[in-house]
Amino acid sequence: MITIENLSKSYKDKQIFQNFNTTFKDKTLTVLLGENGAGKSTLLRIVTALEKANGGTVKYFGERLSNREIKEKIGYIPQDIALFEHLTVNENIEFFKALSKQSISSNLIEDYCEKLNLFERKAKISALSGGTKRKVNLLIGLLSNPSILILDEPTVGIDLKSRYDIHQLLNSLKESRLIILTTHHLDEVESLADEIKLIGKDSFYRNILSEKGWEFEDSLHN
Ligand SMILES: Nc1ncnc2c1ncn2[C@@H]1O[C@H](COP(=O)(O)OP(=O)(O)OP(=O)(O)O)[C@@H](O)[C@H]1O
Repeated sequence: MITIENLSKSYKDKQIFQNFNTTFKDKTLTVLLGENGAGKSTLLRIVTALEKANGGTVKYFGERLSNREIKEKIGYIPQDIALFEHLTVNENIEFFKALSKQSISSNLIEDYCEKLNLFERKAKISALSGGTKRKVNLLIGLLSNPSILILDEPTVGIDLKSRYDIHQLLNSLKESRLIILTTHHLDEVESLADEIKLIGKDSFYRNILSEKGWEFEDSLHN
């Protein structure tokens, strides 16, 4: 479980969070929804210790952790693809595997690749489609076997088939870990979300979720 208490965050005079409280459950995939600029990525970056809050606490499974411990526990898959374009998929895997303290077995890598339908392992990243790059980006985030997985718009700009492959893997991963994901796709919410949290003040998503009859936690009421 991740517990966020009294979180405050502002950029110059722009207040993004003020005394914000929420929890993210283990073995659960939580989707963060909200309009552009609502603060979803900021929240994810605070949870992953890439960004400092102005106030409040974040606890991981009941404990406050150092930045190093947080980085060991969390697999963070950012919006931007962070791969070496001139290296092959396998070379990227080997590079990032060497960086992680306790990396997953080769068998598990094969298993993830199969679930993702990721077979172009000898191709350079620069030669891959956007969807395949996103699959590799996800795989890299899984190499350290993180108990928490955080994904910022993992399927932005890719075709339905690649999105489906990524959904398949995420749905199997959520049985054993805590996953938080941001998206603007309602079909993604439908096929993945165990819980929905709405961030920001805009009423658009609030109305849509109410129309669909989906339960959600509203940040305005926290
Ligand atoms: N480093 C920064 N310096 C100043 N302002 C920032 C910084 N990072 C984010 N912001 C601002 O904070 C607000 C929240 O940004 P954030 O990226 O968290 O929103 P978001 O909900 O993830 O949006 P999107 O759906 O577009 O990704 C935005 O107005 C953004 O411009």
